[in-house]
Amino acid sequence: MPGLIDTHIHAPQYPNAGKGLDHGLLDWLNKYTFPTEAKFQELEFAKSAYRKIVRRTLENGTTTASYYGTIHLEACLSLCDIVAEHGQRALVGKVNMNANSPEYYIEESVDKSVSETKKFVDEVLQKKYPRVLPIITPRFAISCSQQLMDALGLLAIEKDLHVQTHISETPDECEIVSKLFPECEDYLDVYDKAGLVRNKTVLGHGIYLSDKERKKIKEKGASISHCPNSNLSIRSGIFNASQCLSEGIKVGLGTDVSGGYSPSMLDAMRTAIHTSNMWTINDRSHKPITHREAFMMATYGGSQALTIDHLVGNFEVGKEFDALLISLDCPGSQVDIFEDDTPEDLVQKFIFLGDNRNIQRVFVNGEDVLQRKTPDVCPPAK
Ligand SMILES: Nc1nc2[nH]cnc2c(=O)[nH]1
Ligand SMILES: [Zn+2]
Repeated sequence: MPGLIDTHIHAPQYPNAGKGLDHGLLDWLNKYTFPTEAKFQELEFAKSAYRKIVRRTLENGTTTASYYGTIHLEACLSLCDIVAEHGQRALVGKVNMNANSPEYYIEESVDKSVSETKKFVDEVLQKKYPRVLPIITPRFAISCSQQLMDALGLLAIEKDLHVQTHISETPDECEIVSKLFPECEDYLDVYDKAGLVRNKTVLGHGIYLSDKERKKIKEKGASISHCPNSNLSIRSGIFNASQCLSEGIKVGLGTDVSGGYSPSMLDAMRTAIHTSNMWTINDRSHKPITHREAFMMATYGGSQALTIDHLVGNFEVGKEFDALLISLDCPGSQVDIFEDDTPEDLVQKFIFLGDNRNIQRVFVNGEDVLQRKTPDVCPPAK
């Protein structure tokens, strides 16, 4: 099958995966996320954590990831090196935040934030990694001033870069944004005024977008990264994937580690299906997404969301071979096969019952990257 594409994952939040889910978004950021991300100033700590997450996502079949880093230039550059060393395909963003953030984890000025971002972009491009690109990453409107977002929008346009950020994830967040930016028509308008809403823009979550905002997202060719595990784990809300897909918006899936506790895109597919089922439980006329649509969002849909569908996403002739070799009867498999199972049944069983043990080989551009010799991920147990 085609490789899985995680359109939204925070590499530096991996140490927190599976813990600290007892608060909603804004308290969760302050209590757990910012303190953890701040530790990535220390380069050796950052490298060790980044090796773990890149290895873990690859083992789970993520051939492409769109990573958020932290505000630290050096650590973000090391994430690019580590991704390249492991042979994963990725977009990597140095996070920008200069407002409403704790004093221990904030950029000191617009100028510094922009100049470090330019340095990051230039260095990443100069390295000419075959499959790693920089992505402009203003954290979200609450943590960026309009002046900073304007400068980042200009940079994205000037260098034709990808952009990723969060939008309309929780009601509290939306209310704060409307107070911080009273001159803007809505949340999307905050980003749009800065030139950040492009066809290379990936908007995380988008649970509470209005009809008008979704229409503009479609017109601009931007995409939404649906992160169902995160939305349920930190109780942000229930995204309506069917609606966005039927409106023709590009929708990919994201793990959103560590708002989402699982780095597995299989988990993202399952949870997207269950989230969609919730809409149907509340309104029986709602048509839930199918396993085919979940599979699509995790593969080809993800490639469209990241505007790399000319390169990967399916097995069209001429694309690069990002693929997984799946075995359902491998040692340890949790999937049992019965005589009357059709090939499509097997795909469904893999989505719902499969795990990394069934993912036997992971190819990026034709290379079995799990076979690469990379530095040890785990120190020997004491
Ligand atoms: N889920 C999630 N939402 C955010 N909004 C701003 N920052 C974050 C983050 O790190 N995770
Ligand atoms: Zn996120």
